[in-house]
Amino acid sequence: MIDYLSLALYGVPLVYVSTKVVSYLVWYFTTLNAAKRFGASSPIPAVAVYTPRSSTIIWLSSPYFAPFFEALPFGWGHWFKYVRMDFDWWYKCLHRTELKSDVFWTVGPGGPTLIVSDADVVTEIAHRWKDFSKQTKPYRSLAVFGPNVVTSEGSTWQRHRKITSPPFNEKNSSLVFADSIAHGKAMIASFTTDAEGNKSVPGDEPVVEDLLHWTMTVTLHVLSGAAFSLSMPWPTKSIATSSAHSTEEVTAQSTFKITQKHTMSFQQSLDKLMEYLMYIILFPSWFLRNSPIPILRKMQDCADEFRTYMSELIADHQNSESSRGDLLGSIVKATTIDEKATWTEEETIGNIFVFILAGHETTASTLQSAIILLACYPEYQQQVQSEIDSIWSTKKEGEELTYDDYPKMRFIVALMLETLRAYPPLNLLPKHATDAQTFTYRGQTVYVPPNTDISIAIVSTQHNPLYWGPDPWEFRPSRWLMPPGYLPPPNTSNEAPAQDNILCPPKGAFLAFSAGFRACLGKKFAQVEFCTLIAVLLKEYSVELVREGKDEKWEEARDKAMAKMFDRTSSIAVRMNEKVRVRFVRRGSERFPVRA
Ligand code: HEM
Repeated sequence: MIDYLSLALYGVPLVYVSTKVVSYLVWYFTTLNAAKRFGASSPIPAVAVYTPRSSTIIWLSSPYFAPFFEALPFGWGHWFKYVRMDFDWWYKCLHRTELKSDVFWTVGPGGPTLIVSDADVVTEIAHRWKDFSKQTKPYRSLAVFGPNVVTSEGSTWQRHRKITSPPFNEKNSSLVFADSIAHGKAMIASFTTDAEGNKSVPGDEPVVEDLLHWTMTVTLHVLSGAAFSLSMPWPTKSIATSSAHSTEEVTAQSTFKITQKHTMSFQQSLDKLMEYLMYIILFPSWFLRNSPIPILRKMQDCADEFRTYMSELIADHQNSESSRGDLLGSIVKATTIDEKATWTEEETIGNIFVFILAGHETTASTLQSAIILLACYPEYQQQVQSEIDSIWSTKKEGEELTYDDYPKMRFIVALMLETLRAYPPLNLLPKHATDAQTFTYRGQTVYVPPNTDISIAIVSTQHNPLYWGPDPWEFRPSRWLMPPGYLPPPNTSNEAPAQDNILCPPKGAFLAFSAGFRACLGKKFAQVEFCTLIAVLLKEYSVELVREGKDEKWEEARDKAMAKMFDRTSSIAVRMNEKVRVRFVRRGSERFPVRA
């Protein structure tokens, strides 16, 4: 007799699971075969891959799986190298030697993906933004506080961009400059004093254990000033040796006091928001708020606090007559004039949040990389300091740097551009073609089928010998310094408009700030901030590597530091996996070998 209960209990789920497995396998093999057939018919090379396209989980976990695939015999796992999210960084652009092409397909289940590191193709794709739109899926979670310019596409993006670009103006840049001076001074003071606040003996300054933590702190402070006119104070005691600072101490000095409505200061909410960001982005707010785990509830508290502070700041800016030129003030003003009826407070908060997010870790990791590179290349550090000395030599007693000094920072800008070229904080720009398209690659027309994912590979493009010469993996700031009277050739893009005679690379060859219509809004902001901070940090101090043990030679310390510079993984931005310890020592007491 048929046991209907067992049939229902086991049979129905079994049929359901079997149907799902079969339909997945059908989808897997039909799309894989179709993609392979397409790849074989295309004029550019194609590599077959066997993991589903657009799988975020595989993409994120690919660096951890890579050693397993690499260990497989007979090169069976070789294809996985092309799936690894940082493939061009990790395998030093292996497609260039293996496929002999700067544009190629990976063809696998789900369809083909186009990988691009040719400047002309990049330019074509970046400028045809309606045909090759930004993939917004990877960014969707960044709309956690509201829709914004990073997460939107099409006409919504145009509307956001119209409101959010004007605030990045010269008035805001001079504000960034002034805030960077103030925070740079506070930072170097705290790096060079002992725990009691006494000046350290030259050459015996404290070790900075967690450089990224402090570059993240300084960039967050500058952002708070330039975005909201909020001053975030530094702790007065030495901070170098720890990666935590007393929030009580800084809260007491903050310009934004805790009111009855709040359980934490603005600085605490912002600091914690950045610390817990991954979880706040990944998990829905209802889940975090109602979780039995206290730390998850605390994460949601930080997000709620941030939102409440932002509403208060918006109201404050709406009621204020004068403007200091901060980003929030400009957005509030623009939306009152232009978009009163349709623009929401949520959109203002969403955009301010995304400015903090986009401008925080990118700038901080660039600063971190540059400081380590200067410690590894003392000859470049000397050039930076000569430039700083020559800017100061024109000053009278008691005079301070002003925004007019920014265009004089030529070598420092070259240092930033070379750091961004060699170690870009983001390694790809995801695009998508919804409809069928074509593009031109070296005179050939290449067909792009509908629903194609495109990866503009920043590392490969910025290490392409066609544009960067025979030594693209070499860190060499001087490649950006052009002789007086330099005239940029046609079809180049100007990367540093404020400085004279800086290399203008071929259009589409330098992508650290992206290119085309969706290029970075905060490029000038980041350049002014970086240059000013470097000028302040290295005026009276030099940065040097900390050797492990008395017997370690400087060259050994340098080789280890450079190996760590290469060892990076992508999260929101590309991060170094290991820390490099440095020390800021008074000029003249350095222990690195090359001093002419
Ligand atoms: C060294 C520092 C920086 C780097 C390397 C950088 C890089 C980039 C890149 C590559 C993109 C394009 C992302 C994509 O399309 O997928 C981008 C977009 C953006 N960046 Fe930056 N960025 C930096 C600093 C900043 C700062 C300081 C701000 C603001 C304060 C900022 C605001 C933005 C915004 C709003 C966008 C979106 C533009 C749009 O989609 O229309 N960035 N940035």
